[in-house]
Amino acid sequence: EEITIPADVTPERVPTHIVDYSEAEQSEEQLYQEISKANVICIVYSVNNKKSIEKVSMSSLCIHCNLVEHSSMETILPIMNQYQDIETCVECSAKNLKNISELFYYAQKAVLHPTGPLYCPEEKELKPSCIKALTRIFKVSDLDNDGILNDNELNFFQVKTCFNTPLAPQALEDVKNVVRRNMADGVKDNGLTLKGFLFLHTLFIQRGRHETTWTVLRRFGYDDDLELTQEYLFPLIKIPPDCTTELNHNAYLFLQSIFDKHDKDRDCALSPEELKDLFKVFPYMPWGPDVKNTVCTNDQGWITYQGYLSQWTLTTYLDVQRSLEYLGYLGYSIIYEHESQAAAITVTRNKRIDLQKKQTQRSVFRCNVLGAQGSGKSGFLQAFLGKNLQRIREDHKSLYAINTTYVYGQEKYLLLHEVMPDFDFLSEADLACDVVCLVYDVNDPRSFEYCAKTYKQYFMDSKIPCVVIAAKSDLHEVRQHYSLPPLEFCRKHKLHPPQPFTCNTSDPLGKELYTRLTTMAMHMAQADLKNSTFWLRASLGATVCAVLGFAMYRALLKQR
Ligand SMILES: Nc1nc2c(ncn2[C@@H]2O[C@H](COP(=O)(O)OP(=O)(O)OP(=O)(O)O)[C@@H](O)[C@H]2O)c(=O)[nH]1
Ligand SMILES: [Ca+2]
Ligand SMILES: [Ca+2]
Ligand SMILES: [Mg+2]
Ligand SMILES: [Mg+2]
Repeated sequence: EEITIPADVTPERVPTHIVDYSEAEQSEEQLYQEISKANVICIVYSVNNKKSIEKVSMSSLCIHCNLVEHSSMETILPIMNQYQDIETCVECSAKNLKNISELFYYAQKAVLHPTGPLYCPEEKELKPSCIKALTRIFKVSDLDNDGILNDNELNFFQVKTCFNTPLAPQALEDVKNVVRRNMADGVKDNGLTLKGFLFLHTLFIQRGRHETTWTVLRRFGYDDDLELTQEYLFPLIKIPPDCTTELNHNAYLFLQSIFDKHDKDRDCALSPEELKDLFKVFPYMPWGPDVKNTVCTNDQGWITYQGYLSQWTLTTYLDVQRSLEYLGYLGYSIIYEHESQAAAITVTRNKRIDLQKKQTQRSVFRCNVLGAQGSGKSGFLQAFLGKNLQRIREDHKSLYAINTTYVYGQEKYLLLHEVMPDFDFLSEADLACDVVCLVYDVNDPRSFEYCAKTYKQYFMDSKIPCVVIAAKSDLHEVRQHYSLPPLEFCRKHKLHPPQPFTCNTSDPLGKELYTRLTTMAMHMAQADLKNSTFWLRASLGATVCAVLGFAMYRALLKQR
């Protein structure tokens, strides 16, 4: 007969089905079946019947058993030691109701808050995976990254992450005093060190308050095996076709705070040590050496604040799942009290609607860069990051470059993607973008043909705006082996004249060309471009905004 304890009378609010087994009436087969369905097993013996105690140790079930009810400690302790899975022993009596509700409380706890994954009773210490998880939690909660949880951070942790109410000032002191009494370096500058934090959790567990530690771990996304759950790392997010993914304002604020807390020397760049520290809450290093050729760096090759945000923007655009995962490691949803990291993402509206309405709310635009081998594509990408011609190690090369530009006074991201020059195998993904650059080498007579052919095969009939780039303009211009010279070709197809470009210079590289590309990407429709006054309007618009912006800035200054 099955008995159910309803949820509202159990401390953990979980309904509990109790299935009784009788050896006299039921087969072993039935027993095994029930065991396979059970979360926890209570093995009952009688304290005044030695034979029934022996049966406990003989029973092959002991392997599966989580809970034993007992009395004669001396007899049962060796059994407990032998079988790790035995969670606890409770002496009880049905006759005088001693410990009966406690028995079921412990049984529930053994399932909901198991000791096994957290703590090693033999060593009397936390298990390595538990230390790892709590260390990540400590780092996420240490908002200023000074290695100490001060009162603010402790309360922040307490309120936002787990228990909803702040600790009373006295309680905070009590917690710290307990740690102080037990270890020398658990409290520093009146705050909890990582060592103190770990000690506190060891104490919770030793005092049978595993649920405290479990509450924290679960809130930070851990499952029973102390792995971050798939639901936590990869919350569902729907991305309809022809839509792109961007980080919203809150997400940028969050990432900014993460940057600030790790830029210890405040030079607005992440040194290798600072970067390593930032990614300590990750199970692996997410950024490879190619990143420093994908975004802006300082002279030392360290990723700047701008570059850091650009890389996040790129990941979110190209692989939003990965961005969600990374934000999960950083604890975004916990710190901002969002249901999940999905709250950090803006899914833009379908590009076709943008085209119809002739306006867009997007802030990231993609420009694919195509051209024959060696025509100067990589140089064109690197120049966008302000990097003059240089040799890059093969394994540090990147096919992407992303940076900001200002269009009509608004900051936009332009993502350049170098497409491998494999004419016959341009995939849908190679072609999907907001603006196209066709690069040829003015010094290589065979390079323009690739541009002309690519244009005619893939872009002539598409609405995507195209720009021809005459790269390596520092070199001697030679006649192209193609039926039409580049300028004629552009005229015929109503494209703008080839844009001369070089990165082989020691002068600082300008951003005008990239700003124009972004402007074209925003306007999207090729039709606009065919209007000869387009460039004029675009560049005038930018100037007017810049002038207005400056005037407003001055007005603001005067007000102060
Ligand atoms: N003089 C001069 N040389 C350049 C310029 N840009 C690139 N180069 C050189 O031209 C060669 C090819 O340049 P890349 O930028 O790697 O060309 P790419 O189109 O990316 O080449 P692949 O990726 O191999 O198809 C390299 O040796 C560069 O050093 C430039 O503006 N001026
Ligand atoms: Ca701190
Ligand atoms: Ca720094
Ligand atoms: Mg019975
Ligand atoms: Mg290249």
